Amino acid sequence: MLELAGLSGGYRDARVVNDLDLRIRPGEVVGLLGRNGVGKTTLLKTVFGLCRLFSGEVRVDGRAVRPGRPELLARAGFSLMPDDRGVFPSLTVEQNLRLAARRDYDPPVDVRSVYPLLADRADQLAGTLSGGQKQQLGLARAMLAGSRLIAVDEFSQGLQPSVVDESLTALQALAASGVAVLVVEQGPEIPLRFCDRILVMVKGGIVLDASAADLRADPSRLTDLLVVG
Ligand SMILES: Nc1ncnc2c1ncn2[C@@H]1O[C@H](COP(=O)(O)OP(=O)(O)OP(=O)(O)O)[C@@H](O)[C@H]1O
Repeated sequence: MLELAGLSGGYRDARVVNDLDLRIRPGEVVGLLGRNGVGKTTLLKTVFGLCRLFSGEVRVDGRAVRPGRPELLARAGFSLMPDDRGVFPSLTVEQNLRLAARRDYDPPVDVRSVYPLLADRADQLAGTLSGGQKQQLGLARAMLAGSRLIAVDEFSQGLQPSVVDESLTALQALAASGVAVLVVEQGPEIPLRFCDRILVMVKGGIVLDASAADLRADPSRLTDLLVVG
């Protein structure tokens, strides 16, 4: 469904992502890991048309998406939750949720049960929420949007462990309904527990692409690539 072919991307004259190939299929839950600064955020932004594409292609259902047009991927049902969480700060929590919800979509999760805080703070302006609360609102918005793929940068940042677990269970329910999920994390714990497949980036390329089940049996293959050395 999403395919990256020879993708190189970055900023002005700085090529950060180098000749990267990747396929993500419907219903897959993929974890993208890597140390600080290896290019995880830049990869997401390049895919979503928010960084400079030097070469290569982003393909949806086999067709290349025209570069520099972020709205085309959004229209195709691909949601990026950036590290600022992409909420509308001057709207209330409830308005943010209503705006995100696709009318003809019946989500497999009830986001107001997953995130009770959002019901409690329905009338609060989203801009006044804490980072972790914005993260919950952003995730809820992505879950309501009827997306085919949800990509979340810095997934667990700012979330309490209990909220991480609730979010993961909800994202797994979405995946079971065919939504692809891509979560970016610094550490291996969450992807090992929750993902089907794990990718590790080093210096702008993917150096490991393996099933989480295999890596659970031999986590050193993963942890060695993440140790700061
Ligand atoms: N706006 C920018 N202009 C130029 N270079 C940038 C810009 N943003 C990031 N970079 C550089 O791109 C490289 C990759 O950064 P990126 O944020 O993609 O890494 P990351 O793996 O997501 O790390 P982190 O987890 O710390 O966000 C870094 O060397 C960074 O300095």
